[in-house]
Amino acid sequence: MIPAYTGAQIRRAERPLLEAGQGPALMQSAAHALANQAVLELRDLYGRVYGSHVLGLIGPGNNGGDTLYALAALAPRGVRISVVLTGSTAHPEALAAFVRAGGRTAEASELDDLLERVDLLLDGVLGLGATRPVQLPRIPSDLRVLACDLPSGIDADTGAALGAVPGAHATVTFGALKTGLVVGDGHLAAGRIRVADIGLGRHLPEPEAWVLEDHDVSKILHSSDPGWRAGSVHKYRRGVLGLIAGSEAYPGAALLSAGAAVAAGLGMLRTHVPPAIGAALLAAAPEAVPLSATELKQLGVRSRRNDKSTTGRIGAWALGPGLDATDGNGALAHALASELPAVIDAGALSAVTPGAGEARWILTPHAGELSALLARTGLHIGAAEIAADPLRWARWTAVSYDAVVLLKGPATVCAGPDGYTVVSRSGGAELATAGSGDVLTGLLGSLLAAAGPHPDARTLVRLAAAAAYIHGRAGVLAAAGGPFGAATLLQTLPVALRDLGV
Ligand SMILES: NC(=O)C1=CN([C@@H]2O[C@H](COP(=O)(O)OP(=O)(O)OC[C@H]3O[C@@H](n4cnc5c(N)ncnc54)[C@H](O)[C@@H]3O)[C@@H](O)[C@H]2O)[C@@H](O)CC1
Ligand SMILES: Nc1ncnc2c1ncn2[C@@H]1O[C@H](COP(=O)(O)OP(=O)(O)O)[C@@H](O)[C@H]1O
Repeated sequence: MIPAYTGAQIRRAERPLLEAGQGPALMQSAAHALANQAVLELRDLYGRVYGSHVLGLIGPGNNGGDTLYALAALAPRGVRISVVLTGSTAHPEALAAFVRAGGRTAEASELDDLLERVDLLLDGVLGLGATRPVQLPRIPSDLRVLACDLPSGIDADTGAALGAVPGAHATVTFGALKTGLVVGDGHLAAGRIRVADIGLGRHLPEPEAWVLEDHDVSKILHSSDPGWRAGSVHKYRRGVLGLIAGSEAYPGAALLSAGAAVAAGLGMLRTHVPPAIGAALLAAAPEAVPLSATELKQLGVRSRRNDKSTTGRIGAWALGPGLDATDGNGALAHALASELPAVIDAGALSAVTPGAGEARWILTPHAGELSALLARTGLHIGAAEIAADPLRWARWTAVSYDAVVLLKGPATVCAGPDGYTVVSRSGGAELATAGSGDVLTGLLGSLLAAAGPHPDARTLVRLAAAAAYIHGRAGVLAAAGGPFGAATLLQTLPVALRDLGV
């Protein structure tokens, strides 16, 4: 997992180096990394660097300074270099170096024309210093953009866009990954992210969040499960998931969750759905073993007596997809009383009370559902506000409910009640299709059932992020075949798991 830090953490880590007079050296390292990436972008575009024309949009601070030095470093390679200053000033030494290297400072009135003609744009308007809405020019959609440290106008901590931020194809970020690049608008605007080491290493504190990479997924699953891949495995050891889902209004949600749980490879699936959809569920997932209302009631009663030996072999719950309050809550109450780990989604989110999670629940809201969860703690925060600072509100809710929270969105934020946070960035907007969340719930339930008894909250956070990552990968695979609906994810999930080495 890659550590990510807030802007303030990065600034604190830089302080001792700046105090030791290393500011210019830091800037040179940053500029060098940016110039190297510009070379790679030009080679990727045209197969050559010589003879190309690179434009820098330059703001008033060090971000503009980095970019000016990077442009100066490109000139000896036969690159024509131009800049437009967005304000009345620019970093003086860097501007002088740029001019010495043969660079040209164009007037603002020339900008539109230059944007049509140049081969590459370096966005050096604002980096860590972006604090208020920024006015930036409209960038032609076919112009390749390389952002210096952060796309200008992205808040380094929250990822919120301060104004209309031009998206970058790639971002070279200095010292360490910033949280604002991996969530919210920043996640969407950053493009490919390269972290350039400028020597902050030992000065960096405990990271604010961790970001999953491909190879983390199988590590997480192998370290969290008690060995179902070992020779002695049998179906109960491999994991039994209880699924309470579906209603006459939303029958498909139960089918998608059940299908995903089976596709992810669990030992046994027990399902409790309304009678009207029982036959359809068994047709979609013949592996499912129905869980009757009587059995459910017994589970609840026994666990209240603390009789842990008789939990019907169910190791975890997936609760809520397609559930409505009328037919679900009786069954839900029994499941929630059973003291087993549970994925709690959609209709079941309205059955949880603040403080009651005992760090064994994973709540899986989107921003609208998170807003409703927060409202039950007395805080009225709208979905747009949540999307503007997803790390903060996912964590807040995790603390308030004493539960792990998986906050859905373009990037998925998984936070535990102790603040431990893991972000999954796989997949894209192709997942924004009705029912894809139901697939995620079945998949995560399946991983949770395989995780063995009493996983701790940090294990739950990692499992939740791994499920989001696999889900995203399944979306990418499904999209390769053209537009798709959520049911296609049931076919691509096993392929995603295999590709990720699970
Ligand atoms: N601090 C350091 O030692 C290092 C900084 N580096 C670079 O320096 C950047 C941070 O530099 P700065 O602190 O100078 O900040 P920026 O260059 O990001 O911003 C410059 C100034 O612009 C002003 N500003 C904020 N919002 C604005 C808006 N909407 N319109 C116009 N002006 C606005 C602010 O007052 C800010 O101080 C990093 O992102 C990175 O690129 C790197 O060179 C590595 C070392
Ligand atoms: N723009 C997006 N980019 C990437 N993933 C997205 C995007 N929009 C939604 N998703 C993902 O798609 C899923 C949608 O879940 P949800 O909102 O619960 O849908 P539903 O209730 O219809 O099943 C979540 O995993 C979410 O993270």
